[in-house]
Order: sequence, then C-alpha cells, then structure tokens
Amino acid sequence: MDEDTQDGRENEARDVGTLAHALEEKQMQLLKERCRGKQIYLMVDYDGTLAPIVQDPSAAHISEETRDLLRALARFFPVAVVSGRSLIKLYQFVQLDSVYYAGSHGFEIAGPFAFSGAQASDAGSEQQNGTDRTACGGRAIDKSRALYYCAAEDCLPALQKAAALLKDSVLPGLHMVPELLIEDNVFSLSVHYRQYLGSLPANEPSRVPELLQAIDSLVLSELPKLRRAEGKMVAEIRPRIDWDKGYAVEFLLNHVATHGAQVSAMSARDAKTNSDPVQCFPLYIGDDVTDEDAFSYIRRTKTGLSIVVHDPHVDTTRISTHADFTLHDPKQVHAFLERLLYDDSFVRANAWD
Ligand SMILES: O=P(O)(O)OC[C@H]1O[C@H](O[C@H]2O[C@H](CO)[C@@H](O)[C@H](O)[C@H]2O)[C@H](O)[C@@H](O)[C@@H]1O
Repeated sequence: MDEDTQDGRENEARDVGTLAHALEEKQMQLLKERCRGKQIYLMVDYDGTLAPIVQDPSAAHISEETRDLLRALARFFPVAVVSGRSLIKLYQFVQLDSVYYAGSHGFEIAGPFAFSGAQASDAGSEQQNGTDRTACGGRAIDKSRALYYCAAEDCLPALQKAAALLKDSVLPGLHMVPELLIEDNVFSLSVHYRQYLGSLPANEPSRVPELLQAIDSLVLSELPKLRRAEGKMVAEIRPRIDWDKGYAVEFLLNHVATHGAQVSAMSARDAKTNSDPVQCFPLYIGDDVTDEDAFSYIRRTKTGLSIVVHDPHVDTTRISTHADFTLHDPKQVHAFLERLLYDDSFVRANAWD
C-alpha cells in the first residue's frame, strides 16, 4: 500500500522478515473501505494461487469447490484468470465461460464466452503445427463476438523455432531429457526442472545453470525476438516485447472501463453487459515472479490492492514484493474468495445489479 495514502501506516508497520501483512481481519476491513463504491475486478493467477503447485504441470487442477466459487463470483464481479499457461490450456483447466482469461503471461487475452460461440471450422481457425491454437474441444474463439487480443502475434514463428531447438539441440546435449519437461504455452515456452531437481541426489551439483546457458547460447542467440525469464523451477522463453501481466491488467481494466463488463448469469444468451462507465477496483492475487508486474502496476496506479501468495517458512528466496498483503497458500486463497462471496458488504457494495 502506498505510503502517501491514508493507509500508509500499514506499510510502516510491516513485520521484519515478512514481505507484506498477512491478510487478517484488520486488512479485510481496509480492503472493504478501499473498494467501497467501486466495482471490484477480481484477477487471479492460476498455478500456486488457485491450484496448488505439483510436480507434474499437467496435473495442476483446481477443486470443484474453487471452480464453483469463481463461477459464483463472476455473477457479481468481473473475474479474470491471469496465467503463464496458454489461453486454451487455461480454459481447459478452469472450464468456466463467464470469466476473462489472460494466457501466456498476458500475451493472449479472451473475454467471457470467447470459447462458447462458433465451431472451430466457422471461426477462421489459426493453425499452429496442424492444430488451431484458438480452438478448444471443437469450439473456436469467435473474435467478432468476444473480446480477443494478442500482443505478440508476430513472435509465433520464433517461438515455434525455439520449441524445435529446445527439443533437438538443448535437451539431447544435456543428457537429462527424461527429467526436463518442455511445456508449449503458445506465446511462451516453459522448460520445467522441478522433476529434475526432485530426483537429483543430495551430493550431486545441479545442472540447471548449464541448462540456462544452453538455452541462451543455442536458442536465444538465434532468435532475438525472444528472451528468457525465471519462474518457479522453470525457465520461460517468451517474446521480447514490452508486455507482461501488468500490461494485461491495464488492458483488462481499460476494456471494462470503455466497454463495460460482461457479467453472466448462466450462459452467453443471458449474460448482460453493463455498458455504463465503471471505476474498477482491481483485486489481484498471485504467487509467482511474473505476478510482480501486476502488483507493481496496481501499486503504481493506486487503483486497487494486490495479494501475494507466499509462505515465508516454505519459500525463503522471495525477499520483497510489490503486493500489499499476503496469503500463504491456495487454501487460504479459497477461504478469501469465499469471504468475498459470502460477506454481504463486498457483494452488495460491488454487485452490478
Ligand atoms: O502464471 P501462473 O498461472 O502461475 O503460471 C506460471 C507457470 O505455472 C506452471 O508451472 C508451475 O506450476 C507447476 C504445476 O504446479 C509446477 O510443476 C512448476 O514447477 C511451476 O513452475 C506452468 O506449468 C507453467 O507453464 C506456467 O508458466
């Protein structure tokens, strides 16, 4: 929280050794005061925030209860899921039509009901390696009806080349192929080393620095349009452009401010768009380094509040954050979302109708 606001005292009182205040009762009251009279725009990261961190990235599911909560919240507030996962994968994990999605760290954004309209064949499909990257389960994003934005379209060929180089040059050169995992997130590539580190004998030095070096020299040196970033036991290759989760948050807020937000009852047919100009209060929750861009945007613009999901007893590497408050794990996030839904003062103060 900014020091020059009336709530600046909160910042000064941060405990030594913690990054931001735990979100307890006092902070909940502060949140209520800050968002009163504004429209909450709930924005949540996926891995490590909604879904617990697991060894196998394809097994990071959310519970039915969390899905129900998001669905219910999306009837009152605009809700966005902002993730490093590709747009399609994110939709497949979350399985909700009524929320906004920002995939590949915000490089590809889709509005509510983006996937629920046209069939893949009607929608002018975009082929990537023989599959349509904007289609899911036979349905494609209908860009004429739903919000769709891509910030890095022209980087796609470079990303595809990077995927091939990783597979054909980097991994074979390192002789640890079985433990390393490449995840294609369309507008970013994730090279996971969690399983490799997990199976590394205690007395053996890590070869991760070698992996990073190989990515730089064998992939990125060939492809100036791309750069490398770090995540949780993952190296991420992504477009070298000024765009990140912070820009995605700004984009989503601007969209709602100018077009109104689509908030749904149950289906696209029943969804209503509030087209009145809206002053949104972004409430962003995330756990990863990439979420810091979103925290930082919110802090800089003084538009809302942000929450970092972090347990200082479990992760001692994070030493600072731009977030205002802390929750320790996805279970606490779930409890916080329940509170948002069931505490009348949030819902009544913020509901569209
Ligand atoms: O922005 P996010 O939704 O947090 O996505 C960031 C990356 O999350 C995933 O990787 C992380 O979670 C995995 C599953 O728990 C874990 O195995 C991995 O070690 C973590 O880094 C995802 O697989 C990546 O593609 C995302 O970029």
